[in-house]
Amino acid sequence: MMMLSGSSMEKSLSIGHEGDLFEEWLELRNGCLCCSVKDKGVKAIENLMRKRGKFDYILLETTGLADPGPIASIFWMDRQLGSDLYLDGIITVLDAKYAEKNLNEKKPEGVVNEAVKQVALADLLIINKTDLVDETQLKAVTDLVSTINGSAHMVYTQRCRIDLNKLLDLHAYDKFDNDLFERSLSTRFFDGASHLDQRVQTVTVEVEGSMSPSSMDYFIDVLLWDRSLTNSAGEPVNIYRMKGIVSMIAESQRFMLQVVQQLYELEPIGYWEIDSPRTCKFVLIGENLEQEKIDDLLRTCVTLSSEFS
Ligand SMILES: Nc1nc2c(ncn2[C@@H]2O[C@H](COP(=O)(O)OP(=O)(O)OP(=O)(O)O)[C@@H](O)[C@H]2O)c(=O)[nH]1
Repeated sequence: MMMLSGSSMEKSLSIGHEGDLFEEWLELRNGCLCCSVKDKGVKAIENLMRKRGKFDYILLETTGLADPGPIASIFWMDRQLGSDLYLDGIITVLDAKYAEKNLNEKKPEGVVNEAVKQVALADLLIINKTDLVDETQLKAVTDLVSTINGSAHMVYTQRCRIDLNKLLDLHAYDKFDNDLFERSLSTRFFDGASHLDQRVQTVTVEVEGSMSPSSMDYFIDVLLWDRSLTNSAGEPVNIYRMKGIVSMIAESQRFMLQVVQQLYELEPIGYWEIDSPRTCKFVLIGENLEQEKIDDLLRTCVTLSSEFS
């Protein structure tokens, strides 16, 4: 399953299969998928699968104003729930001509621009309508978007023509793409977006050493639940999305951390190479992130003790 944000959503859930379109009606209290789909969306799709058999892939298109965070939290389910549904990734389509205007639109105090949030949570960003802008405008959009989300893959299209293989099987929630960290690092020093809502951006951190289960709990608690970390102006950090590779003390396996909003998963993904340095590295996307603050937090959670490496 994959979510697309940026265009309109009817009040039915429509699923296409080999040319046929199947529909399941959702009871939306206020017509807004972001707050009323909880469980109903999952059940509606499961009902369809019961009636029609399994689908190879489901593309869920949300309203242009939707916040993808709560929707991703619903469809990113524990294996224990035994659902056949699996969240593959989030795709956001941007209009190259109006993206800059939409992303810079000021919202009332305390409200995050929804376009910024849709970019921040994307695993794949499609910058469409490239025929309507020149190279300079396209670069400006690219720079702006990468400041918010430095880890997403970016593709440029006209009329959204794209090889389906680039859209499907993103595995954004169960893989750590090796390029992801490097990609995010390269956008870290970009400061050309001074007029952008700077509250939302990407920060990357890497510290040599390993974490204990309790320091991992502390790291998660401070960042996701307790929200006690602030920037230097005292504004609280709010994580939208985080991915990381973690070395755990006394574990020969590498662990992958995946976070969306306040949900996280820590899963083993293969073994450390013998003699390779143990590090913990993360890409964080969210509000009020400051490099030094995240670095300091990670350093307090990591132990350099060589007996564990
Ligand atoms: N020039 C140009 N026009 C495009 C492109 N892609 C779509 N359009 C046109 O733009 C118009 C609006 O299309 P979209 O922006 O995709 O609109 P939409 O996603 O249906 O709109 P909402 O779901 O209501 O947000 C249509 O006339 C499309 O044919 C493109 O790459 N270049």
